[in-house]
Amino acid sequence: MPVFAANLTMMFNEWGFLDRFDAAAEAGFTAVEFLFPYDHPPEIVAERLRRNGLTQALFNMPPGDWAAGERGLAALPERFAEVQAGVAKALDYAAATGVKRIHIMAGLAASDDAAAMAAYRRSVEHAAGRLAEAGIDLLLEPINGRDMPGYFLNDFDRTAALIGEIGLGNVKLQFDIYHRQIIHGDVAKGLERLMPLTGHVQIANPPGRHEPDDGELNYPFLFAELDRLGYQGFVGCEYRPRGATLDGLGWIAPYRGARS
Ligand SMILES: O=C(O)C(=O)[C@@H](O)CO
Ligand SMILES: [Mg+2]
Repeated sequence: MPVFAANLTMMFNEWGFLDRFDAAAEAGFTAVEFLFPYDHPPEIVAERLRRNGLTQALFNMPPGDWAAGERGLAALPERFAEVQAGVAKALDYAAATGVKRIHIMAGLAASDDAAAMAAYRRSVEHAAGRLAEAGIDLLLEPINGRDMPGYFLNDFDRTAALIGEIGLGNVKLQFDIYHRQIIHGDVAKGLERLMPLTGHVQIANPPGRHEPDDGELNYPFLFAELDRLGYQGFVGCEYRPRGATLDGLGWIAPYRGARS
């Protein structure tokens, strides 16, 4: 049975960020993820987790100036010092929250730019080394170019090849099924083939990026596939509710009772 983590960046937006932890726990979630915790001190985030008995499944490294359109720094050659500082900051939040996986965003750069690739590998190797000392996995996520035009990491096979070339045991694939369907399709076979590299799974149903119960993908089938493939990690619910978050949670009822 999948273990679902509520994505507090997209879900429970009826509440302020810190109150989303309480709302997710009240709705029955035992784990949460979000893009960034950095607007709030680590101990405040940790307290929200603790008082609700929630596990922090995932968050992202600082992405640069998000409001100005930056989408990560890892592939930007001139930003390595900020990557290093971001890794240190993320580790402070990891120590407070107990998170065991952190996503590093690549940034906007041409995917065939050799300098960007060299910078990306340098950033990933640096971050992976620092995270390994804390027993944390570093996640790489291909993102579709319709939602994030110009994003450097936009292909699952190229990401898998890179993870193989880097060859560090704590560098893993963030398999976002929504992005996979938009970029390549062939979701079930992709999951099967890439499962050995996969450290985190996220869901939403295209085309609207809404709840998994309506759209072009058959999620009950894919959840059964995750079980069949022996996936033991979290499934992040990274979707935009069609309406009120709680009104859209009917899809989760058959999966309650395991660990979520
Ligand atoms: O957009 C996604 O998909 C994510 O998982 C984010 O962490 C990156 O924006
Ligand atoms: Mg995602």
